[in-house]
Amino acid sequence: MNSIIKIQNLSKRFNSKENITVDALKNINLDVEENDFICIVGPSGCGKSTLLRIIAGLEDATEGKINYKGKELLEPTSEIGMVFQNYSLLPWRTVIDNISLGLEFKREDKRTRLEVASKYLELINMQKFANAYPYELSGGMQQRVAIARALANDPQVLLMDEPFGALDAHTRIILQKELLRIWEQNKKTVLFVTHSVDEAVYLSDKIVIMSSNPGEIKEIVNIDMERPRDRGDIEYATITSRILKMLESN
Ligand SMILES: Nc1ncnc2c1ncn2[C@@H]1O[C@H](COP(=O)(O)OP(=O)(O)OP(=O)(O)O)[C@@H](O)[C@H]1O
Repeated sequence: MNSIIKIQNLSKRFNSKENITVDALKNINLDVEENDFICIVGPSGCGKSTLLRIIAGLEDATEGKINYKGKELLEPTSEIGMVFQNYSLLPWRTVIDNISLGLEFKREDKRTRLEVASKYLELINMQKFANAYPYELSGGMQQRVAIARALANDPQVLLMDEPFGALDAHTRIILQKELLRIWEQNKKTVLFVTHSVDEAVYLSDKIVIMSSNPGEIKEIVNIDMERPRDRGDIEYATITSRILKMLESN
């Protein structure tokens, strides 16, 4: 398997105005293989978001480097897309115009924008809402649109920072299934931050467990169960409880 992202000895130190330094990340090493679905779990403040933000190019590392397809990643690239927890849709744009935002940045013509955005609208089963505004949608629908918007740029890597954290349990389960369907159809590499161990076991090929102060990788666990995974399975329960124990001993 090819490593699409290689994180080497990455550290991030924040210096606050009060002269307090925080080692948000310390000596992170991680190989992400193409088409991997990786979940990152860990206590609040262990640097999960910081790690995604550095990979997305929204933040600089203090030390270390990230290689993307064998070359050092020095600036944001449209090949790496990000989905945030709070949907981050533009309220004055309709659903279809939100989805085609990145295509506008890429200066695609109007016909291509409409074609591509319509394809992703269909993928998230929201054709009927093409001309709706974000305020007319539920949280789950807004998050679907945010995912479609990221996918419309055709990134190879999708960084997802607690994308389902604000959703009710029922909607969350539906979107987990949809995300797996999209991931299987579109062959993306996904790095997904979550506080839910259940979500991580349901979704991922690998779970990266982090600890805090400083933010370090404590363990990487491979999840070899076949998909679709059954939450009622003994193996599922055993892995979930094993990961919870690892987190408790943080
Ligand atoms: N811009 C910043 N300036 C100073 N400190 C920061 C900044 N961003 C993050 N930090 C600190 O870095 C550490 C890691 O933060 P980060 O948001 O990455 O953690 P997290 O694991 O994503 O947390 P949560 O699970 O609560 O979202 C925290 O101690 C946080 O206070």
